[in-house]
Amino acid sequence: MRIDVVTIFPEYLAPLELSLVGKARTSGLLDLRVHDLRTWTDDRHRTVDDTPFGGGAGMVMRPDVWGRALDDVLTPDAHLLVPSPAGAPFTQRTAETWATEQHLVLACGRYEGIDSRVVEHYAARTRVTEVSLGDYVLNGGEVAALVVVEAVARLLPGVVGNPASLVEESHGAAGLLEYPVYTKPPSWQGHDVPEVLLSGHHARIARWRRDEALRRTAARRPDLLEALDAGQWDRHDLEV
Ligand SMILES: COC(=O)c1ccnc(N)c1
Repeated sequence: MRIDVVTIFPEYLAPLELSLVGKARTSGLLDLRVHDLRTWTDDRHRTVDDTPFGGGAGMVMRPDVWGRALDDVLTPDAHLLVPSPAGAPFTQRTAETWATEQHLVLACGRYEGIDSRVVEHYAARTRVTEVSLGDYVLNGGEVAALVVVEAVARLLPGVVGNPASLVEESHGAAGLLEYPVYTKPPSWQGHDVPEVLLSGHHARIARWRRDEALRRTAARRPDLLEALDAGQWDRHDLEV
């Protein structure tokens, strides 16, 4: 998979040289290219923004600079992603879908955003999605790009050592939050690991883990349970 990120702060994406994503780049599983938007400026001050039509505070990113950048970076099978608080919610399902794509391009806006004609122009030529991490505002799209790249890249075959570890995560296939996890020592600061986990009885352990996932989801994210098919679990499972 190829992912391009266009930003005025390329150094913001440096963490993607580390850990699993860094290894995926080194191994060739992920072709990640980070571009400085100012490469496509046309003046000696390397200007990327201007005052907003209609007035108002702040500055807007210029369409001409973004147009030259995206014309260079986009390919016919690219999916253009624009992080924005006004975007569609980014979820695990989104990450799973995007992990099957050939080419993602992330356009990181700053200031008050990118001139709206950029999305309008490219939506007529390719797939464009404005994507939101949640209901809050950031100073730019770079942090969202880090999140999207990590959430997608880790799903690529071969990136995570043990693919089984992807199955029982929060928001995984079962649509539940993940169960609590423990390791040695069996007792720490007066807190003991649940006995069932030391029993070696795999069926009981699996049942306990499912029940804990259900309980946690009911307590913290009842909205996720609403989305589940009622046939996947019985309400008596949740009796505390
Ligand atoms: C500038 O981008 C944002 O403020 C942003 C991007 C993605 N998700 C958000 N919730 C905010």
